Amino acid sequence: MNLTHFKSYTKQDVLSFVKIRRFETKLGERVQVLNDPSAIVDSLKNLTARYVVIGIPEDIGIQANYGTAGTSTAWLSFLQSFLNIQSNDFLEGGEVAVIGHFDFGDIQFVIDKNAHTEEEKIEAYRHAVNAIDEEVEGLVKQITANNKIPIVIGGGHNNAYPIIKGSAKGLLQAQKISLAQINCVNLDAHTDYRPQEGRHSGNAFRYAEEDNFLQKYCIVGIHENYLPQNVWVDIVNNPFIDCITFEDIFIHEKRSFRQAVSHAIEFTEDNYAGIELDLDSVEDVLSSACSPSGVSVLNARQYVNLCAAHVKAAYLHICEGATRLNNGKTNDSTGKLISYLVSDFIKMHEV
Ligand SMILES: N=CN[C@@H](CCC(=O)O)C(=O)O
Repeated sequence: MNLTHFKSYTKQDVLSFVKIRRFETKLGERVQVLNDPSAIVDSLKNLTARYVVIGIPEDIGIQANYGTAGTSTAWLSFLQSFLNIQSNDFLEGGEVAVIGHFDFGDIQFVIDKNAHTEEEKIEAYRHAVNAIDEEVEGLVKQITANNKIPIVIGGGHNNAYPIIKGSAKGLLQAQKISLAQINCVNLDAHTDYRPQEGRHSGNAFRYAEEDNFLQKYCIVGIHENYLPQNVWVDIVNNPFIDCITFEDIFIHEKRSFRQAVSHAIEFTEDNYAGIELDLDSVEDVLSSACSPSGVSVLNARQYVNLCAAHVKAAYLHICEGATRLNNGKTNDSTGKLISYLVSDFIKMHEV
């Protein structure tokens, strides 16, 4: 397995994020790490933790989709918040392993240095996403094959493809499914079902479906304004894909947000399902496609809670968030929001 770009954490690495206080215990003091960071596969087997958190701080997939870079900034901000959550009866921390992150900075550097025109850059980024896919898929496969649930913090939504593929293969290896295929629920302003024109953040679910790793897919909260007509026609004609638009929930009030999420859960209940949350669906959260109109932070937490309680979870993937975009926009709170969402998931899934 090629994990050239994966940086494993030691306990010391994790503790460097923790603000230690007398008489208190923080999550970072309780979470597990790999016992031998140089032997990732064997160490994964030795983990007793049920949830394995990994970071993919990259924005190559977003740039390959003509988007604004910056999603590589969410991971450290998330760690800072997550590892300083109080360890208590609500969430102790020992059930979680924080094992490390991918660093694809060398690939970004080579592209920035050698590709000059917009066209050359797009082609190089799309090519690079294949390399990211391979490494992410390999690690996710190992995690799920060892009966653990990956919690993946992106990064662009391009990573849904290798996470779906890796989970499907890992769950097959663990004999939990008889075919390497899973379902997905996704809270997102976009379908990310654009055509197969080279890999990027806008077509992960198309590639996953065409390669037969994605069986059923339901998107909650897509914005009519950002739904290409060709994608809409494909979705309407595909019985394995369903969606509920943001407008149908919040403008036309055809069903409540809770009913929409419940529908997505029921649509995908016949198999393990990946739980996807693109932060560009949440109003005013900093992301490559941030929007003044979207679901509330409370809705996002309710979505994660409902999915954690009722979905046969293959994984949780929270992506597209940023604390600093290349256009200069900043927001410090994105990591804290992701931290709430991850802790919500673990607490409700544990029950
Ligand atoms: N993952 C996001 N996908 C969106 C990107 C939109 C944007 O960056 O503006 C899409 O392809 O439509």
